[in-house]
Amino acid sequence: MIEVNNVNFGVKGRQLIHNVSFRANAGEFWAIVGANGAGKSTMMKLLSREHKPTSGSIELHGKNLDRYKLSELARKRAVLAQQNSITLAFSVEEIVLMGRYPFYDSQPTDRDLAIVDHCLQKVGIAHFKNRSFPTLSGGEQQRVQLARTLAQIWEIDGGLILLDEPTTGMDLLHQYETFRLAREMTAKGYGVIAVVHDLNLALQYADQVLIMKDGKAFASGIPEEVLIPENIKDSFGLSVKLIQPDHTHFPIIVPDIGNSDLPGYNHHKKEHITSENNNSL
Ligand SMILES: Nc1ncnc2c1ncn2[C@@H]1O[C@H](COP(=O)(O)OP(=O)(O)OP(=O)(O)O)[C@@H](O)[C@H]1O
Repeated sequence: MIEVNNVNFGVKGRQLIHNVSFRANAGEFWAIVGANGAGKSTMMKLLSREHKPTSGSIELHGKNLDRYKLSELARKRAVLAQQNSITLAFSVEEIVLMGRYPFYDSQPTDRDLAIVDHCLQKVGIAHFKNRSFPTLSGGEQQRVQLARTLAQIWEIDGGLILLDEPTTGMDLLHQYETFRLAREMTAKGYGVIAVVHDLNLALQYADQVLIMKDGKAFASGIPEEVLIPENIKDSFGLSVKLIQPDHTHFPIIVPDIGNSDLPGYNHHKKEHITSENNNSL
């Protein structure tokens, strides 16, 4: 579906992405993880063609991204970007309808409107259809943006969905709902690539994980082999443990609270902080 070959990218003499290669296939859910500043969003901007590689290539369905007309690309891949600040008083329906712009000229068809309704239902926000978008909470706005992204790619065979931190601002239930939805899309043959901060969601839902570190592909492969304590320690600087609760199929990644690289997490330290706080009152 999308193939990244030895991609480098830099701005103003600073190289942000170093020689990254990977291939995401139709029906796969890729999670890109890594510490702040590791290059995840920059990688997403390269995948969506917002940025152009300094060297190397990115091919979508065997064709270099450069060679797509923008209108053609808009019908092959949809992007949920990290920053989506809209302050104009568009209604929720109007925002999601923006996802259908590549498909109609002046007026949306009944089909476009039906897809908008369907996608609003998919993210559980159909009841807000006529609300003014800026009046929604942060998590609600994010779900509307997710619906817009889905509406753009709905009914596209082999469509690619690029999600940069899709669960920002969402409560726990909707984080899980979003990942379940991503899996539902991959089951239909879409490719999904998402920047994910929650390593447990990546572990439970992704088919493949790419850990980025300092603009490089630090490790990639199936979650169980990639999201191991050694890799997490090396890429995030945090000691973790994997624990397997009873009756679960998945281990859970938890900070190694007994480890000294987590200041303030042991009981002694907690008591210390609490008493300091009390003193300052
Ligand atoms: N236009 C730019 N000019 C200069 N530096 C940039 C530019 N865009 C990104 N960077 C730098 O590139 C690095 C990677 O940024 P990027 O946004 O890709 O990180 P990220 O992994 O998505 O981080 P986060 O988890 O904090 O969102 C950072 O150090 C950032 O400051």
